[in-house]
Amino acid sequence: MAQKAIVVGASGYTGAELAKILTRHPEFELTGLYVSTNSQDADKPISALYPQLRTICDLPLQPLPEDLTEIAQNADLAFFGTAHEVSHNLVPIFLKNGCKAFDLSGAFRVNNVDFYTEYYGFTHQYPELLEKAVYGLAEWNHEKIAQTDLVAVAGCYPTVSQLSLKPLIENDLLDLNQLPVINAVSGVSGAGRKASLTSSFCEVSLNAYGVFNHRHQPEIAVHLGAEVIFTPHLGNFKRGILATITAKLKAGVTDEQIRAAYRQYYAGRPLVRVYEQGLPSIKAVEFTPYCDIGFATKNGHIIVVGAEDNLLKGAAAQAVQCANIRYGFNEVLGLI
Ligand SMILES: NC(=O)C1=CN([C@@H]2O[C@H](COP(=O)(O)OP(=O)(O)OC[C@H]3O[C@@H](n4cnc5c(N)ncnc54)[C@H](OP(=O)(O)O)[C@@H]3O)[C@@H](O)[C@H]2O)C=CC1
Ligand SMILES: CC(=O)N[C@@H](CCC(=O)OP(=O)(O)O)C(=O)O
Repeated sequence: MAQKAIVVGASGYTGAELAKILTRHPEFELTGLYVSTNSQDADKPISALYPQLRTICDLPLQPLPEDLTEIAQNADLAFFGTAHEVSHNLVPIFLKNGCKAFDLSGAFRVNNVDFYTEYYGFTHQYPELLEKAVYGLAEWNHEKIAQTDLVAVAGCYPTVSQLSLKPLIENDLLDLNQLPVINAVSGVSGAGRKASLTSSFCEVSLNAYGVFNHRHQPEIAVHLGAEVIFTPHLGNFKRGILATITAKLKAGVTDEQIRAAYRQYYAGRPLVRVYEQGLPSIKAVEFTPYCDIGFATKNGHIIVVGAEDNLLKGAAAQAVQCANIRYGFNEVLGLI
């Protein structure tokens, strides 16, 4: 029998991607799409907002009622494409009612309440859930994801950054006395659907932001187990992230050792594609669930280039990948 899945925050960019994936998923049955109680989109079919979904998914965007018990008890699993603080408030209620939670926000990614005060601007009320939550970087936390009821899906920049760097760090190939430098450019959908001046058409060009204080720097450092310098950029395109990462290699490390490290970790992981030659671009990954990785070396340094679709491998597709792992399905089910 199919598992009943719902999406909370379904009118947003990641929510709509989840709706699309889950509609076609052979083992999850999409039984409900939800928005906030007073949403201006309440009761509209999702296809009224996303015309590509016409006839594919015309389910209504239902406003969440005050009492969530019935919704939570009737679903086997819930995906949260909601803002961090909204997820922080909703996820515990669903878990309490026996519903597995796959949260796309940052609300449960780092097991440190002070991190939330400093970087997210709210006081975290659930240290016991931070303890239990499993970080949803699917290729790296397979075994733990398979056993948890709360997956904190990795952030968009952290996914591509860590997938690119982790094999090198795990195999001790980098000289970490020189911090790896991650420069990443994101499409505007990374900022979500709600209009804002910074994401409006005439304002967007190409600029760095969050310099030395973006919340993804500590998220990356904690889960990578190594400090990094991380600078995000906003680019004038809709979707995708390209991360260009510069690091120092340990003395004597060869290209073959680097290739072997990537092979060792990703050979059986179909959603990470490591290039034998050349470097990835956003064009190679947009509208796909893949993270593509390529590298070049010179004079003891490596430049790794990672690319992903922020809404898919950076969010919705990775969330479904984690749910597939949780239920013991093939991790790419419904994704490729
Ligand atoms: N965009 C991206 O590339 C990525 C986003 N994420 C994370 O995923 C989450 C969603 O992002 P994104 O899809 O971009 O966000 P959007 O702003 O596009 O969508 C947010 C959704 O949440 C709904 N919502 C707002 N308040 C509530 C509430 N109180 N209860 C229920 N639903 C509510 C909104 O609808 P309404 O206001 O009408 O109720 C909307 O459907 C965020 O935490 C984000 O950080 C993670 C990785 C990548
Ligand atoms: C372009 C842009 O604004 N991107 C967002 C990151 C995307 C996101 O939603 O962050 P999580 O992956 O942590 O959920 C930002 O920098 O805040």
